[in-house]
Amino acid sequence: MARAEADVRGLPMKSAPFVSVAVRIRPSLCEDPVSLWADLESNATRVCCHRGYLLEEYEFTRVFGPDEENRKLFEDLQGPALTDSVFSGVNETLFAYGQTGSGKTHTIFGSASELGLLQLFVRQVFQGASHVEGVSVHVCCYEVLGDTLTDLVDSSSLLAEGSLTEDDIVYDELFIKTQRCRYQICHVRSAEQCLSLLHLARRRRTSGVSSQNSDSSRSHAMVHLFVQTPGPHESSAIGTLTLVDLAGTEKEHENPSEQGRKSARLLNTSLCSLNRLLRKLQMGCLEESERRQSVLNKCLWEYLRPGCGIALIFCVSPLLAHRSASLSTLAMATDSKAIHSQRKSQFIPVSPSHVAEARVNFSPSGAPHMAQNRTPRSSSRRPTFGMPGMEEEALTLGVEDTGHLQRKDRSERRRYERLRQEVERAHEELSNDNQSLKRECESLRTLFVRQQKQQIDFWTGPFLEMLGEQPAAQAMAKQAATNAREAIAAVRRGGDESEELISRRQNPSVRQESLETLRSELDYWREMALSLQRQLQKPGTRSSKATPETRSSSQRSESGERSIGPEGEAQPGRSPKERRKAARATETPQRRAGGGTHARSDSLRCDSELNETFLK
Ligand SMILES: Nc1ncnc2c1ncn2[C@@H]1O[C@H](COP(=O)(O)OP(=O)(O)OP(=O)(O)O)[C@@H](O)[C@H]1O
Repeated sequence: MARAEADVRGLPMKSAPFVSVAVRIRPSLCEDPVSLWADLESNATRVCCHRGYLLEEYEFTRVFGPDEENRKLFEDLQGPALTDSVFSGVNETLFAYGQTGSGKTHTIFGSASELGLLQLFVRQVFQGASHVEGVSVHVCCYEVLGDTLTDLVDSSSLLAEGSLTEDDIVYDELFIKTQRCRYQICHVRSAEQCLSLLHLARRRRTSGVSSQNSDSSRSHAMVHLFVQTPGPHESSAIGTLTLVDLAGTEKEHENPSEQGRKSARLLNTSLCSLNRLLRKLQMGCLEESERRQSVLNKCLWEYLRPGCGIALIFCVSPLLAHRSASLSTLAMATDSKAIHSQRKSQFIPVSPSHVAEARVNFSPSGAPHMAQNRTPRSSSRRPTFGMPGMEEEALTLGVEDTGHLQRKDRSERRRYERLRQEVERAHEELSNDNQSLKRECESLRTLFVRQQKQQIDFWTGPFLEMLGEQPAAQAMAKQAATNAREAIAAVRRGGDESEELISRRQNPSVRQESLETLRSELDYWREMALSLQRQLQKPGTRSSKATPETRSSSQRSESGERSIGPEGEAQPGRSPKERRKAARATETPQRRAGGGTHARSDSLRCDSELNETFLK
């Protein structure tokens, strides 16, 4: 712990010779042929793989063979050094990654006969805490499946037996879509207490059957151990040790049950987004946007972002039958060697009285010093300490920063985050609005064109022949058909203009203008559709091409019945003059201003006049 004590003096550990990528080969557990083995002569850094006639070799910082136990992993992955790093305020994250049945859960949680890395780390943390005064440890454990986060900690039995009090539990929450997911963070005072909570949590984890594992984990499980260590200059170092047991990759169709296939789909989707995040980390271009890609990313972001230490354990099966899955895991492991952790210590300012109080109250044996709820969150006055889903970059401020600057920085970040969320929401609303307006305009435009085509057919078809020797009427009919054609052309031009307008909408200054135009165009087309519908129902459409509806309407009109309007209301027969007046009253502002839709309105007016002439 000498190192931890040195580090809490405020010197950030920039880098340490930790293992960043290790490969673990599971025991074969059957007589089936194998295609993969660890080349233990090569200083345990190489994996050999048969690929047909080829023998391939992969090199990693450390390769663990089937006979090596979890304790060996803990030692060779420098578990004690990683724990020291957490005490100095660094976020250290350890992943188990691999196909289903490859031994991830065995590595992290252990088995009945063997302790897992989790137990070994917890013991190491509490051993470290017993050497440094004023350390407090909090733990939480939850699982992620698709868009759901479930708290796995069940503190009821510990509360009932009195080893945990209500004050020892704080809640953190994460908003996922519209859902609020809450999980407990418990202040634990001994390794036994912590492990008992985690043991119960493991039992509550969702499990099922996969193609390779009869007791397969059907969720991603995460355990965070928050370690707060009093530091110099009225500060506290806050480091988090995160252990992640990812669900195994599996081909969806290979899962034997319907439920299993469904969960495999969800798990593969979240693993894909995590893979993308890891790829960005490998390329050194991790962007904030990756955080929003899945709930898994959201939960892990705080523990993977620059400044955190990342160690990946890739678990593979040696069997020939699993060769292709193992090779793809090895490929991912090879690429992950490019991830370089630039570890950064995190400090939070605390008042001197606070530190003194924490020191006086500290009692590794579990004395009730939590009456004032001194959790990392409350003591630091940071309501979202180290929790996923919240902006926590401010945590990385150096100890030399003044309290004033830190406060200003935090409030600026909060303001920025609020603004960003508002802009995102407004943008989403606008695009939804625009999409639906666009769709509605498009369908009305199509309807108008169809109706104009019907008009053309009507004026140029047998009706023209019916007119016989009436040159004036024939000329009017031809004019009506020409107007309808022009109207169609104008509509098509109008459509192109709208498209152009929509693309220009990216510019905020024209966004409002284009919305207004779209809305007035929508009103206009709605009106057009109604007016055309009315016209088609008028008695003037007594042609051979009239639809059954229009025929029955005209027949009713001839027999002196009242016509039915488009809205289904009964409309007493109006004189042509009255109808023209009504049409003028409903003119859109665009039409009144004589805009690009003039040809369409002229065409309609001409058609209705023509109808009336013939009716007379
Ligand atoms: N190194 C090992 N030593 C002994 N047994 C192991 C080892 N690795 C895996 N096993 C055994 O193999 C079986 C499957 O392992 P485990 O459940 O850990 O796989 P997994 O990768 O977590 O699978 P899934 O992704 O389906 O949850 C278990 O019975 C486990 O005990």
